[in-house]
Amino acid sequence: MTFSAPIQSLVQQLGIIAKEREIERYRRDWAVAVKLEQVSFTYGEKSEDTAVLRDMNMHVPRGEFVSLLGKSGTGKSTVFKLIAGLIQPSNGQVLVEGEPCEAGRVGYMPQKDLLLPWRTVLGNAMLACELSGGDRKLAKSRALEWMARIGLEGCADAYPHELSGGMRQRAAFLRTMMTDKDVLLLDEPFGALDALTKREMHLWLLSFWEQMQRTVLFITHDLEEAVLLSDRVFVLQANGAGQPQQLRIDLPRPRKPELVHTIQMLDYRKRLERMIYAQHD
Ligand SMILES: Nc1ncnc2c1ncn2[C@@H]1O[C@H](COP(=O)(O)OP(=O)(O)OP(=O)(O)O)[C@@H](O)[C@H]1O
Repeated sequence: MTFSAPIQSLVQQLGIIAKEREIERYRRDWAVAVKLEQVSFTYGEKSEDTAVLRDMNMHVPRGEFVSLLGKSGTGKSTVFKLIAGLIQPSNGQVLVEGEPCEAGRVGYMPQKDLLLPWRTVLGNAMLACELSGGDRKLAKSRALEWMARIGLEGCADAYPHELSGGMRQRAAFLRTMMTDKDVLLLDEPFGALDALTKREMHLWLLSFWEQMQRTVLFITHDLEEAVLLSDRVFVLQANGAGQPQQLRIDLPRPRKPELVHTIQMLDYRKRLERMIYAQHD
Protein backbone atom coordinates (compact mmCIF):
# COMPACT_ATOMS: atom_id res chain seq x y z
CA MET A 1 0.00 0.00 0.00
CA THR A 2 1.34 3.48 -0.83
CA PHE A 3 0.58 6.59 1.24
CA SER A 4 0.80 10.22 0.32
CA ALA A 5 4.01 12.03 1.33
CA PRO A 6 2.53 13.81 4.42
CA ILE A 7 1.12 10.53 5.78
CA GLN A 8 4.41 8.76 5.17
CA SER A 9 6.23 11.51 7.05
CA LEU A 10 3.71 11.28 9.92
CA VAL A 11 4.17 7.49 10.12
CA GLN A 12 7.93 7.99 10.15
CA GLN A 13 7.70 10.56 12.95
CA LEU A 14 5.44 8.29 15.01
CA GLY A 15 7.96 5.50 14.53
CA ILE A 16 10.76 7.76 15.78
CA ILE A 17 8.71 8.86 18.81
CA ALA A 18 7.87 5.23 19.68
CA LYS A 19 11.54 4.26 19.42
CA GLU A 20 12.62 7.20 21.58
CA ARG A 21 10.05 6.21 24.19
CA GLU A 22 11.29 2.64 24.12
CA ILE A 23 14.89 3.81 24.57
CA GLU A 24 13.84 6.09 27.43
CA ARG A 25 11.96 3.25 29.11
CA TYR A 26 14.96 0.97 28.65
CA ARG A 27 17.26 3.65 30.13
CA ARG A 28 14.94 4.06 33.14
CA ASP A 29 14.69 0.29 33.69
CA TRP A 30 18.44 -0.10 33.34
CA ALA A 31 19.05 2.49 36.06
CA VAL A 32 17.05 0.42 38.55
CA ALA A 33 18.68 -2.82 39.73
CA VAL A 34 15.82 -4.07 41.90
CA LYS A 35 12.21 -3.06 41.68
CA LEU A 36 9.33 -4.10 43.94
CA GLU A 37 5.97 -3.02 42.56
CA GLN A 38 2.83 -3.27 44.67
CA VAL A 39 4.21 -6.36 46.35
CA SER A 40 2.15 -8.18 48.95
CA PHE A 41 3.19 -11.29 50.80
CA THR A 42 1.61 -13.51 53.46
CA TYR A 43 3.22 -16.61 54.93
CA GLY A 44 1.03 -19.71 54.64
CA GLU A 45 -2.70 -19.59 54.12
CA LYS A 46 -3.35 -16.65 56.43
CA SER A 47 -5.66 -13.82 55.43
CA GLU A 48 -4.71 -10.44 53.95
CA ASP A 49 -4.94 -9.00 57.48
CA THR A 50 -1.82 -10.91 58.50
CA ALA A 51 0.22 -9.93 55.42
CA VAL A 52 3.88 -9.26 56.19
CA LEU A 53 4.12 -6.91 53.19
CA ARG A 54 1.23 -5.01 51.69
CA ASP A 55 1.40 -3.12 48.35
CA MET A 56 5.05 -2.40 48.89
CA ASN A 57 7.01 -0.32 46.36
CA MET A 58 10.77 -0.01 46.39
CA HIS A 59 13.27 0.96 43.69
CA VAL A 60 16.97 0.29 44.25
CA PRO A 61 19.18 2.24 41.83
CA ARG A 62 21.89 0.27 40.03
CA GLY A 63 25.34 0.40 41.64
CA GLU A 64 24.12 1.89 44.92
CA PHE A 65 24.79 0.63 48.42
CA VAL A 66 21.39 0.49 50.07
CA SER A 67 20.54 -0.50 53.64
CA LEU A 68 17.22 -1.74 54.95
CA LEU A 69 16.33 -0.76 58.48
CA GLY A 70 13.21 -1.32 60.52
CA LYS A 71 12.02 -2.80 63.76
CA SER A 72 12.20 -6.55 64.16
CA GLY A 73 9.46 -8.31 62.20
CA THR A 74 8.83 -5.53 59.68
CA GLY A 75 9.69 -7.91 56.83
CA LYS A 76 13.29 -7.08 55.86
CA SER A 77 14.40 -10.69 55.47
CA THR A 78 11.15 -11.47 53.66
CA VAL A 79 11.99 -8.75 51.12
CA PHE A 80 15.37 -10.44 50.56
CA LYS A 81 13.79 -13.87 50.09
CA LEU A 82 11.47 -12.36 47.47
CA ILE A 83 14.35 -10.67 45.62
CA ALA A 84 16.36 -13.90 45.78
CA GLY A 85 13.40 -15.70 44.18
CA LEU A 86 13.06 -18.13 47.11
CA ILE A 87 9.44 -17.13 47.69
CA GLN A 88 6.93 -15.56 45.32
CA PRO A 89 4.75 -12.51 46.06
CA SER A 90 1.04 -13.08 46.58
CA ASN A 91 0.50 -9.94 44.51
CA GLY A 92 2.63 -7.49 42.56
CA GLN A 93 6.01 -8.13 41.00
CA VAL A 94 9.68 -8.22 41.90
CA LEU A 95 12.14 -7.41 39.11
CA VAL A 96 15.90 -7.83 39.18
CA GLU A 97 17.58 -5.85 36.42
CA GLY A 98 14.29 -5.70 34.58
CA GLU A 99 13.62 -9.46 34.70
CA PRO A 100 11.27 -11.39 36.99
CA CYS A 101 13.46 -12.69 39.80
CA GLU A 102 14.47 -16.32 39.97
CA ALA A 103 16.68 -18.35 42.30
CA GLY A 104 20.40 -17.91 41.60
CA ARG A 105 20.14 -14.51 39.95
CA VAL A 106 21.53 -12.56 42.90
CA GLY A 107 24.21 -13.29 45.51
CA TYR A 108 22.39 -13.90 48.80
CA MET A 109 23.80 -14.21 52.28
CA PRO A 110 20.94 -15.22 54.59
CA GLN A 111 20.87 -14.31 58.28
CA LYS A 112 21.63 -17.90 59.26
CA ASP A 113 24.83 -19.02 57.57
CA LEU A 114 24.27 -21.96 55.28
CA LEU A 115 27.86 -23.13 54.95
CA LEU A 116 28.12 -26.68 53.70
CA PRO A 117 29.48 -28.61 56.72
CA TRP A 118 31.32 -31.19 54.62
CA ARG A 119 33.30 -28.53 52.74
CA THR A 120 36.25 -26.53 54.00
CA VAL A 121 36.21 -22.71 54.10
CA LEU A 122 37.97 -22.66 50.72
CA GLY A 123 35.62 -25.34 49.39
CA ASN A 124 32.62 -23.24 50.41
CA ALA A 125 34.14 -20.13 48.84
CA MET A 126 34.78 -22.00 45.59
CA LEU A 127 31.21 -23.28 45.33
CA ALA A 128 29.90 -20.52 43.05
CA CYS A 129 32.85 -20.92 40.69
CA GLU A 130 32.34 -24.69 40.52
CA LEU A 131 28.62 -24.33 39.83
CA SER A 132 29.16 -21.77 37.08
CA GLY A 133 32.16 -23.56 35.56
CA GLY A 134 34.40 -20.50 36.07
CA ASP A 135 38.21 -20.29 36.16
CA ARG A 136 39.16 -22.35 39.27
CA LYS A 137 42.73 -21.10 39.50
CA LEU A 138 41.67 -17.46 39.41
CA ALA A 139 38.83 -18.05 41.90
CA LYS A 140 41.17 -19.85 44.30
CA SER A 141 43.77 -17.08 44.29
CA ARG A 142 41.07 -14.45 44.78
CA ALA A 143 39.47 -16.46 47.63
CA LEU A 144 42.84 -16.80 49.40
CA GLU A 145 43.60 -13.09 48.94
CA TRP A 146 40.18 -12.06 50.31
CA MET A 147 40.47 -14.55 53.20
CA ALA A 148 43.64 -12.78 54.30
CA ARG A 149 41.92 -9.42 54.11
CA ILE A 150 38.89 -10.43 56.17
CA GLY A 151 40.85 -12.20 58.91
CA LEU A 152 40.46 -15.79 57.72
CA GLU A 153 44.11 -16.28 56.84
CA GLY A 154 45.19 -19.86 57.50
CA CYS A 155 41.55 -21.08 57.63
CA ALA A 156 41.34 -22.38 54.05
CA ASP A 157 41.35 -26.03 55.15
CA ALA A 158 39.20 -25.60 58.24
CA TYR A 159 35.65 -27.02 58.35
CA PRO A 160 32.73 -24.82 59.48
CA HIS A 161 32.34 -26.68 62.83
CA GLU A 162 35.94 -25.72 63.67
CA LEU A 163 35.22 -21.97 63.38
CA SER A 164 33.87 -19.43 65.86
CA GLY A 165 30.49 -17.78 65.15
CA GLY A 166 32.16 -14.63 63.81
CA MET A 167 34.51 -16.65 61.60
CA ARG A 168 31.62 -18.65 60.16
CA GLN A 169 29.85 -15.41 59.39
CA ARG A 170 32.90 -14.10 57.55
CA ALA A 171 33.23 -17.38 55.63
CA ALA A 172 29.58 -17.13 54.56
CA PHE A 173 30.14 -13.48 53.60
CA LEU A 174 33.16 -14.48 51.50
CA ARG A 175 31.15 -17.18 49.75
CA THR A 176 28.50 -14.60 48.80
CA MET A 177 31.08 -12.11 47.52
CA MET A 178 32.61 -14.87 45.39
CA THR A 179 29.35 -15.33 43.45
CA ASP A 180 30.29 -12.43 41.14
CA LYS A 181 26.63 -11.44 40.88
CA ASP A 182 25.80 -7.82 40.08
CA VAL A 183 23.29 -7.67 42.93
CA LEU A 184 24.28 -8.79 46.43
CA LEU A 185 21.88 -9.25 49.34
CA LEU A 186 23.57 -9.27 52.75
CA ASP A 187 21.29 -10.03 55.70
CA GLU A 188 23.03 -8.74 58.85
CA PRO A 189 26.41 -10.03 57.66
CA PHE A 190 28.34 -8.59 60.60
CA GLY A 191 25.76 -9.11 63.34
CA ALA A 192 27.87 -11.61 65.30
CA LEU A 193 31.14 -9.69 65.11
CA ASP A 194 32.88 -7.72 67.84
CA ALA A 195 33.23 -3.96 67.30
CA LEU A 196 36.82 -4.04 66.10
CA THR A 197 36.39 -6.89 63.63
CA LYS A 198 33.23 -5.21 62.42
CA ARG A 199 35.20 -2.03 61.75
CA GLU A 200 37.75 -3.99 59.70
CA MET A 201 34.98 -5.67 57.72
CA HIS A 202 33.44 -2.26 56.99
CA LEU A 203 36.73 -1.04 55.57
CA TRP A 204 37.09 -4.13 53.42
CA LEU A 205 33.49 -4.00 52.21
CA LEU A 206 33.76 -0.30 51.39
CA SER A 207 36.92 -0.78 49.35
CA PHE A 208 35.42 -3.86 47.65
CA TRP A 209 32.24 -1.99 46.77
CA GLU A 210 34.11 1.12 45.57
CA GLN A 211 36.20 -1.03 43.23
CA MET A 212 33.42 -3.34 42.01
CA GLN A 213 30.49 -0.93 41.97
CA ARG A 214 27.94 -3.70 42.44
CA THR A 215 24.46 -3.10 43.79
CA VAL A 216 24.42 -4.07 47.47
CA LEU A 217 21.35 -4.41 49.66
CA PHE A 218 22.26 -4.68 53.30
CA ILE A 219 20.08 -5.44 56.32
CA THR A 220 21.25 -4.12 59.65
CA HIS A 221 20.00 -2.91 63.02
CA ASP A 222 23.13 -0.81 63.47
CA LEU A 223 22.36 2.79 62.46
CA GLU A 224 26.01 3.90 62.35
CA GLU A 225 26.84 0.98 60.09
CA ALA A 226 23.95 1.91 57.78
CA VAL A 227 25.09 5.54 57.51
CA LEU A 228 28.78 4.69 57.13
CA LEU A 229 28.19 2.27 54.27
CA SER A 230 25.11 3.44 52.41
CA ASP A 231 24.06 5.80 49.64
CA ARG A 232 20.46 5.35 50.67
CA VAL A 233 18.58 3.85 53.60
CA PHE A 234 15.07 2.42 53.39
CA VAL A 235 13.09 2.21 56.62
CA LEU A 236 10.39 -0.44 56.49
CA GLN A 237 7.03 0.45 57.97
CA ALA A 238 5.82 -1.32 61.10
CA ASN A 239 2.92 -2.99 59.27
CA GLY A 240 4.95 -3.71 56.11
CA ALA A 241 2.68 -1.45 54.07
CA GLY A 242 3.22 0.96 51.21
CA GLN A 243 6.39 2.76 50.34
CA PRO A 244 9.24 2.47 52.84
CA GLN A 245 10.54 5.86 53.93
CA GLN A 246 13.96 6.59 52.53
CA LEU A 247 16.89 8.78 53.43
CA ARG A 248 19.78 9.63 51.09
CA ILE A 249 23.16 9.67 52.81
CA ASP A 250 24.92 12.59 51.15
CA LEU A 251 28.38 12.06 52.58
CA PRO A 252 31.44 12.09 50.33
CA ARG A 253 33.27 8.91 49.38
CA PRO A 254 35.58 7.25 50.06
CA ARG A 255 34.13 6.98 53.56
CA LYS A 256 36.47 6.66 56.49
CA PRO A 257 35.67 4.90 59.81
CA GLU A 258 36.36 8.23 61.63
CA LEU A 259 33.05 9.36 60.18
CA VAL A 260 31.31 7.65 63.10
CA HIS A 261 32.65 10.38 65.43
CA THR A 262 31.38 13.32 63.38
CA ILE A 263 28.41 15.62 63.88
CA GLN A 264 27.00 14.53 60.51
CA MET A 265 26.83 10.95 61.78
CA LEU A 266 24.93 12.10 64.84
CA ASP A 267 22.53 14.04 62.67
CA TYR A 268 21.82 11.11 60.33
CA ARG A 269 21.42 8.76 63.31
CA LYS A 270 18.84 11.08 64.85
CA ARG A 271 16.90 11.29 61.61
CA LEU A 272 16.90 7.51 61.17
CA GLU A 273 15.85 6.94 64.79
CA ARG A 274 12.94 9.30 64.27
CA MET A 275 11.95 7.46 61.10
CA ILE A 276 12.09 4.06 62.83
CA TYR A 277 10.52 4.92 66.18
CA ALA A 278 7.99 7.56 65.18
CA GLN A 279 6.08 4.86 63.34
CA HIS A 280 2.86 3.60 64.83
CA ASP A 281 2.69 -0.07 65.73
N1 LIG B 1 8.81 -18.99 57.39
C1 LIG B 1 7.94 -18.22 58.03
N2 LIG B 1 6.69 -18.67 58.31
C2 LIG B 1 5.78 -17.88 58.95
N3 LIG B 1 6.02 -16.63 59.35
C3 LIG B 1 7.23 -16.12 59.11
C4 LIG B 1 8.26 -16.88 58.44
N4 LIG B 1 9.37 -16.11 58.33
C5 LIG B 1 9.05 -14.93 58.89
N5 LIG B 1 7.78 -14.93 59.37
C6 LIG B 1 7.10 -13.81 60.01
O1 LIG B 1 7.08 -12.73 59.11
C7 LIG B 1 7.31 -11.49 59.78
C8 LIG B 1 8.49 -10.76 59.13
O2 LIG B 1 9.65 -11.56 59.31
P1 LIG B 1 11.07 -11.11 58.74
O3 LIG B 1 12.05 -12.14 59.18
O4 LIG B 1 10.97 -10.83 57.31
O5 LIG B 1 11.29 -9.72 59.54
P2 LIG B 1 12.63 -8.90 59.79
O6 LIG B 1 12.26 -7.46 59.66
O7 LIG B 1 13.72 -9.41 58.91
O8 LIG B 1 12.94 -9.24 61.32
P3 LIG B 1 14.34 -9.21 62.12
O9 LIG B 1 14.82 -7.78 62.13
O10 LIG B 1 13.95 -9.68 63.49
O11 LIG B 1 15.30 -10.16 61.44
C9 LIG B 1 7.52 -11.83 61.25
O12 LIG B 1 6.31 -11.61 61.93
C10 LIG B 1 7.86 -13.29 61.24
O13 LIG B 1 7.42 -13.93 62.40
